Amino acid sequence: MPDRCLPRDVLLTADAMRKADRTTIEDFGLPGFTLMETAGRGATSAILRRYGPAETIRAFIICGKGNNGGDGLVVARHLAERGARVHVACTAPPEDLRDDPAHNLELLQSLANSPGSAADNLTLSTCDRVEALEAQAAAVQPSLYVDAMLGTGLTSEVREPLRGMVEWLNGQEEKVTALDIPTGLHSDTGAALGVCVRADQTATMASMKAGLVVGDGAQYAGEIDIVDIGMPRYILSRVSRDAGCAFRTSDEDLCRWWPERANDAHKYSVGMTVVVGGAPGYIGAPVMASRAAARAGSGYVACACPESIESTLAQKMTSIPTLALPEWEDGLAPDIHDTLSDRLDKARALLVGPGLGRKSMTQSSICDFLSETDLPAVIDADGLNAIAGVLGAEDGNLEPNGRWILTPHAGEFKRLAGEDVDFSDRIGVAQAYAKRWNVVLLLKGHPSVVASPDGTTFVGGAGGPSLAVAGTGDVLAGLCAGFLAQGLQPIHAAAAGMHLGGAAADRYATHSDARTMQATDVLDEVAKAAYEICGTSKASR
Ligand SMILES: NC(=O)C1=CN([C@@H]2O[C@H](COP(=O)(O)OP(=O)(O)OC[C@H]3O[C@@H](n4cnc5c(N)ncnc54)[C@H](O)[C@@H]3O)[C@@H](O)[C@H]2O)[C@H](O)CC1
Ligand SMILES: [K+]
Repeated sequence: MPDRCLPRDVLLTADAMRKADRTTIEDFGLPGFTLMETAGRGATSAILRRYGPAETIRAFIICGKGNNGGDGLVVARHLAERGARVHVACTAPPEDLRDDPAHNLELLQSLANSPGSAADNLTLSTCDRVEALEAQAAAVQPSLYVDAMLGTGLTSEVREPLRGMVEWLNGQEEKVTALDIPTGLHSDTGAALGVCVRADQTATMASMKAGLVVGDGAQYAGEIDIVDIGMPRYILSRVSRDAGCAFRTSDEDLCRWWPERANDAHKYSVGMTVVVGGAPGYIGAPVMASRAAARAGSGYVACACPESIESTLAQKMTSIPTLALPEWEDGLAPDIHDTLSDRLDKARALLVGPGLGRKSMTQSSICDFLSETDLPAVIDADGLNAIAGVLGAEDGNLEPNGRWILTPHAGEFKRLAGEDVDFSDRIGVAQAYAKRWNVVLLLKGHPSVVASPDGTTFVGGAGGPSLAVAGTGDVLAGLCAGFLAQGLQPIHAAAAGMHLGGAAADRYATHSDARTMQATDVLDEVAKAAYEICGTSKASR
């Protein structure tokens, strides 16, 4: 994997951050005090970029007793030096502070007693009750609050007096900048732990945190600025593959993964996709999935469906041939593999599931089919329902071997898992089950998360709630299958499909109200979205 540790692309956990901190300090030799100084200076610059100039700012900085509070003390010093009016409210008495925070409090007190102009702008107080905070704020009349109460050291629901202070702060009208993460936010899962600061800006240290993107993080973080604190990229890169960490897909990823076509390419060399889907009354899903696979660049897409709907399906698709599958009373006949064998010999990927329905004969025939083929496959919708209970079973006959991409939404996932699943840590859940089942697992949601058995994990870097409409899952599955057919590794095929589908949805919202978007609109935007993302590569040919 290229050193992609651009801080914005990497989503780290608190443990990974602590490990990176420790390695930087103990192995690399950059003192923690220097990291805190750099963090505070960088956060000050981020604040001034959004709310400057300094002379217009009346900052009220609420500092906890840990290193997050230490960052706040450094910000106070630099804002005062730059001419801002600064009031610092320490939520713990000086004797409770240790090491770098204690050192920075001494520096701040020293500045406050210095002859320079900064001293005239700087006041400090200890404030362990909300009432005191309220009184001090009334006196200062701040234009900006800085939340330096808790960062990645938060381990449980926020305790008093900080709980009350967070609630009070959320009632203020002025802008709020959170340092590292909003106080109360779980830095890994994005869950609000009891209470959480609603920030207008988050200045996060060294790298994006997973909790700022997944869960409720996006609702609390506001605009995010990443503060480079001088931590070497190789150290961030090393921890970026730790459990719970992930990469956010980027346009650059999509362009890097998506192969150009050779001049002597033909439809089979580009990659053939066989879609198995549809059932009486379920025509749209296989149509959209097949079209999406073609839009993702599959050289040839064929759609196998029950014989009773084949002619109807054929009328809906021009460049995508249909293949009739024999039916029995209760669903698809069991010899799917034989029926499709000549096509499967030329295919490079399968997509099994769109609109299949849940007839018992169909489900058992699909399981038999999947156990008989070694082709890489995307399994979606009723394809997932067909393998639920068989996948991972001791006596099951399914061996994904990392070749399959499963694309469940939460309900399908629970049926697959056969147990109730706590989705509060969606990255952790995707990583655990991807490893357990030896599959690439794309857990749909906002954002979607895709994990591979080796732990490599991507979070969707594009798209949003507009995708919460029927049929977008068929489009996503088709895009993933189309990329799989072109030879992408399953994890990259899934991440590319997730990113391009999101980008297409984002493109729709540039000219139409996102609430009006239908799945077919996503499909219609794919080609232009792809060109706008990767079009430059075409110019280079
Ligand atoms: N490499 C980096 O990212 C750097 C980050 N820095 C900052 O350091 C904090 C993490 O500091 P830490 O001391 O580990 O934790 P906190 O300051 O977040 O909090 C510790 C403090 O909070 C108390 N506490 C814990 N849980 C609760 C709770 N539920 N309710 C109330 N109080 C709680 C605990 O007792 C501790 O005293 C990181 O976020 C960055 O801001 C470095 O400064 C620079 C490098
Ligand atoms: K904070």
